[in-house]
Amino acid sequence: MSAILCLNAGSSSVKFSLYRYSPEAPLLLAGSISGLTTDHQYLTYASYKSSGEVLESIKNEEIDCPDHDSAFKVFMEHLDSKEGDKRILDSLDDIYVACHRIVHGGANPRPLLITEDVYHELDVLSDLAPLHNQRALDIVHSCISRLKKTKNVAFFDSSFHMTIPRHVYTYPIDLDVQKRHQIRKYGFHGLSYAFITHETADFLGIDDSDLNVIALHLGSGASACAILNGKSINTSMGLTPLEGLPGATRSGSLDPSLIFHYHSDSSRMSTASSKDMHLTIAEDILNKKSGWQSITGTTDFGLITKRAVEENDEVAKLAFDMFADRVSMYVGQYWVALQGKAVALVFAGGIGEKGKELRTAVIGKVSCLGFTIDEELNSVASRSSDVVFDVSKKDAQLKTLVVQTDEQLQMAKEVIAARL
Ligand SMILES: Nc1ncnc2c1ncn2[C@@H]1O[C@H](COP(=O)(O)OP(=O)(O)O)[C@@H](O)[C@H]1O
Ligand SMILES: CC(=O)OP(=O)(O)O
Ligand SMILES: [Mg+2]
Repeated sequence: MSAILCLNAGSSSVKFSLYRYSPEAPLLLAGSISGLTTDHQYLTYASYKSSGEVLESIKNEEIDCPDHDSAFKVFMEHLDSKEGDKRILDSLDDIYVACHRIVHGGANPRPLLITEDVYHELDVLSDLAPLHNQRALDIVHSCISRLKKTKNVAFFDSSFHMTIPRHVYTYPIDLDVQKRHQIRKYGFHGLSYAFITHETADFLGIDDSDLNVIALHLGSGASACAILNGKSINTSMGLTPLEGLPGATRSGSLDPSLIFHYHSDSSRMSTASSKDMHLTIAEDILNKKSGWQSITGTTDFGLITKRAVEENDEVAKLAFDMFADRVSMYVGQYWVALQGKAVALVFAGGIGEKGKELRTAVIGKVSCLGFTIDEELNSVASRSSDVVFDVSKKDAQLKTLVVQTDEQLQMAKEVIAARL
């Protein structure tokens, strides 16, 4: 059997999916290790028979896993240790291609086979995605040494946004400096937005190229995207995944002068720098010591929501209200970017898919645009296995949708479509 392995190193988790290499890409195994920014990590794992029946499953089993590369190794051990009926692949050599979600791919518009030169090129970009590229490249490295026969392909989060017009991706600073240092808005979560675009168009019964929507990918890192005719025309993340919405440990956008008032020596190198990744104190504070962690003491937005809603915790409520406010501002901005032509608002990512209270709060703030939410549908959306779930009120002209996004499946589909 020939298989496609898809690896997704997010800022707080590693997700892995294994598919049979065939036109429908049947899922053989899906797993994740989450909580990599906290003291507790959890393994979720399910493997399937060719018939689609569950072979084995584990839900939220606590494991000790210090970093992203260890998560990959846990997963490989798991895959390789199975005996008899529980074995999914005859040999790890059956993995024909390993797809790696690499968050920052510079201006590359499409996936690249990872050669030594490409690896080096991506390594150079590590400073521009301090919570992502280096960790994903560590996994690439382990893959190369563990899976000798497998080819490795890099899929970039930034590629989807290469259609953003120049006046939007250019920052209002010296043009020569921007050109020299390749400073521009790149944008991220592109594999997720590509998946959302296709699935939403399919759900609405239109071509991808006719789709106008505002999409929200809200996870440990959160962003918004304005999609016109199936293409990104604006997104909230920028040169790095720090710009835009706040995240688990990220500040999101703020007054750039703030950092010089926060710390007297913010341009000095942080002790968190390594030989492969240079990080200033400013970047360390804004990427790793801000966001929900700095305000509430936890990175878990599910817990923040529970404290805010059920326990009336003042600080949790503040964080929750801040997020609903920042998210709704992007909906307004992108409503204008799309000239009022959006047909749907899409919620995706861990918080977008599971956070029913946040969806209610955001829709409450943007209802003046015509978006609605049916509370009964909203309360069951997270439990649905549908890829696209409509939570808008009956007969609403504008749709409010929850999409179970899948960056791994997006990579597998692209492998099959391109016959890589
Ligand atoms: N019931 C819930 N309500 C709100 N947020 C939730 C809920 N369950 C999980 N989450 C949040 O989803 C986030 C993880 O999103 P995900 O997209 O999977 O992460 P990553 O950015 O690492 O890919 C975490 O902040 C987690 O707390
Ligand atoms: C780009 C980004 O922030 O990704 P994630 O949400 O997976 O950390
Ligand atoms: Mg993610």
